[in-house]
Amino acid sequence: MRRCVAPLSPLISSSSSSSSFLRQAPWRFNIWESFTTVIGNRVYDLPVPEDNTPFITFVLGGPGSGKGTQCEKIVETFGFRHLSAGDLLRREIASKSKDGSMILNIIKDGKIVPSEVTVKLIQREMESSDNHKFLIDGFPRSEENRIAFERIIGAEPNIVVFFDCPVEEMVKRVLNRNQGRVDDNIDTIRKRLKVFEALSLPVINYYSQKGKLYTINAVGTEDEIFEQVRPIFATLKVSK
Ligand SMILES: Nc1ncnc2c1ncn2[C@@H]1O[C@H](COP(=O)(O)OP(=O)(O)OP(=O)(O)O)[C@@H](O)[C@H]1O
Ligand SMILES: O=c1ccn([C@@H]2O[C@H](COP(=O)(O)O)[C@@H](O)[C@H]2O)c(=O)[nH]1
Ligand SMILES: [Mg+2]
Repeated sequence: MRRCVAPLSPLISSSSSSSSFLRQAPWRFNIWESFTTVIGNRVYDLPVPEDNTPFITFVLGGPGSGKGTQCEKIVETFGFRHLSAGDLLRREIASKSKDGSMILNIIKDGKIVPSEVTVKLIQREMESSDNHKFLIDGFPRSEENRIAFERIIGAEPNIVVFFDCPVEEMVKRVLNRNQGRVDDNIDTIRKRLKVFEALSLPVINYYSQKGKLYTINAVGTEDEIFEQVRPIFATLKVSK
């Protein structure tokens, strides 16, 4: 069935905010319809759930590869809910929660926060969201993260988008970011790059082998890169 609807938000909000969708088996997440949606004067095909089953996109890439920047564009254009794992962890630090100082030390050191901590933060956001189309940015960062997500959330990503960026470009972007992040310094960047290569690349390879990976060449202007990203979301149709 195809429908023409605008604006975007009513498509994805729902009257029921049951959290039970997170406990459904992954193979039940393929119940989607394609709707045609008008945004401004453009028409896009969007994946729209028949019910409240989630559509999960993992957004991966090295430090400074542009994940957060492109997620903002996907949100604007396709109405996803953006969950940046790093932002959720930084919020824990800012709120001085019981895990705050442990998280701060790990982030300063460029290492990975224990999976249970990060997955619980993601779970809380997913369960309280009326929007069930998720961009999970910067997670999973290791095979252990990935397995913990599958165990605790009971779901796998529908797709995985990987921003493939040369190291020199990532370093340049992070050093110019100027957002006061404790990990945006050359020593921590070096550590993050090592962790990315050793622990995150295996996750990317895993999803490549499962046929879920979309690789984006992350060099170019933000708009040029988004023109590679757009068709992934514009043409997504998951059959019943
Ligand atoms: N295509 C681009 N060209 C130049 N600079 C960019 C581009 N995309 C993003 N940037 C800039 O690079 C910096 C890093 O981008 P962003 O924060 O989106 O990366 P990230 O992958 O989320 O990084 P991290 O993993 O460290 O959170 C930001 O200052 C952003 O404005
Ligand atoms: O799943 C995650 C996500 C992030 N971290 C830690 O936070 C920093 C910053 O993350 P960004 O995605 O770059 O904002 C990262 O280097 C890790 O130390 C994490 O442990 N687990
Ligand atoms: Mg980011």
